[in-house]
Amino acid sequence: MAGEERRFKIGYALLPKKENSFIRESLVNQAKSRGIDLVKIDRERPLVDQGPFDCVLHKLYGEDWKSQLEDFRSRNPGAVIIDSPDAIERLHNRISMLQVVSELKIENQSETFGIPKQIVIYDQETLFDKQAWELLKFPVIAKPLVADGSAKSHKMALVFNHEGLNKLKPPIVLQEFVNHGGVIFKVYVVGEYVKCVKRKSLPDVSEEKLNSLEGSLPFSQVSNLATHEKSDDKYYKMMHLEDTELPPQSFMTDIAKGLRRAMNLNLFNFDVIRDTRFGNRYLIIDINYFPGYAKMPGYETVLTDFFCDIMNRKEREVVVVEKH
Ligand SMILES: O=P(O)(O)O[C@@H]1[C@@H](OP(=O)(O)O)[C@H](OP(=O)(O)O)[C@H](O)[C@H](OP(=O)(O)O)[C@H]1OP(=O)(O)O
Ligand SMILES: Nc1ncnc2c1ncn2[C@@H]1O[C@H](COP(=O)(O)OP(=O)(O)O)[C@@H](O)[C@H]1O
Ligand SMILES: [Mg+2]
Ligand SMILES: [Mg+2]
Repeated sequence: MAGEERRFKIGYALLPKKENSFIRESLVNQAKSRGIDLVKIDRERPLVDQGPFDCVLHKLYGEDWKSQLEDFRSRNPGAVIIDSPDAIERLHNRISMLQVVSELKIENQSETFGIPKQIVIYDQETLFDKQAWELLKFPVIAKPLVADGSAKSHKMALVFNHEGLNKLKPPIVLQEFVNHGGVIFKVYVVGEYVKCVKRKSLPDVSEEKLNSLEGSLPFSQVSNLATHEKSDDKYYKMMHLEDTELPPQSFMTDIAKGLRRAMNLNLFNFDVIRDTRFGNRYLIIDINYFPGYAKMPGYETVLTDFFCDIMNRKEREVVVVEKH
C-alpha cells in the first residue's frame, strides 16, 4: 500500500526472569518505531493458535515446546524461528558445546585459540581411575555435564587435589583450570554484531597456593555477582579489570563468525580466557544461548537492527520466490 509502512510481528517465548530483563519498554518502543511489534506468546495456549507471527524468538526448553515449534513451522513455512531448537540443543551439553570450537579453522598469525583439556566422567569409579587422569593435572574445574540453564547446571567446583574429588556428583566435565589473570572476556553475538566485554573471574592459583589448599572450592556464576559484592571486595579491586587489555576485536569477530556459521545460531555469547603462560593464546570455556543482552550498553539498538535485518531478508526471499 502506497505510503503505508509494512509492519512485522515477532512473537517471543521466554521464562519470566528472561522476559523481565530483556523485554524492556525501551526495546519494545524502539522496535515499534522501526516497524516491529514484539508480542508475548501465551504459554497456556498452543503456539499454532496464536499470531500470525513473522518471526518467533524463544529461549525455552523441553520436548513440548520443541514439538509446538515444529507444528508452527510446518503450518507457517514463511516464518522465521530464531533459533532452531536442534541447533540450540548442542549448547545443553558442555562437551558438544565446545566440540565445534575444536573443529573451527581460523587463519591468524599472532593469536591462537582452542579449549582447555577436559574429560567427561559418567560415574564415581572413573573419577578415581588413574588412566582418566593421564591427561589432566590439578587444579581442575568440575562442571555439570548438562548446561540447561537450571541453577544446578551452574554449580561448579574448583578442585585442588584428589581429596576434593569425593564431593563431586557425575555426570561432570573435569576441565583443566587455566590461570588467566582473574578476568574473563564475554563475547556477545547478535547475528553479525559482535561485542566483547570484560568481567571478573576466578583468581589465578599459584603452585604454592595449590599445595596449601584443601580439597575443593564450590562456586556459581562468578561473573554475574551483584555490583556491591564486587566493589566492597578487596579481591575484586586486586583484579585490575580496567588495566586488562581486550583481545583483538578482529580475532574475536573471526571466531564469532566461525561459530555462528558452524552452529547455525544467531543469538549467543561465548566466554574466553587468555592463558597467562602464553599471552596470545585464548581458550573458549563456555557458550550460552540467548545470554543477558540487556547488560550490553545500547542493546535496544543492536537487537532492533538485527530484527530489521532478519525481516528485510525474509521479505527479499519472498520476493525472489514469487518472481520464479
Ligand atoms: O540472566 P543474565 O542476564 O545474567 O544472563 C545469563 C548469562 O549471563 P551473561 O549474559 O553471560 O552475563 C549466562 O551466561 P554465563 O553463565 O554467565 O556464562 C547464561 O547465558 C544464562 O543463561 P542460562 O542460565 O545458561 O540458560 C543467562 O541467564 P538467563 O537470563 O537466560 O536466565
Ligand atoms: N577452564 C577454566 N579455567 C579457568 N577458569 C574457568 C575455567 N572454566 C570456567 N572458569 C571460570 O568459571 C566460570 C564459570 O564457568 P562456565 O563454564 O562459564 O560456566 P557457566 O555456564 O555457569 O557460566 C567462568 O566464568 C570462569 O570464571
Ligand atoms: Mg559462563
Ligand atoms: Mg554457561
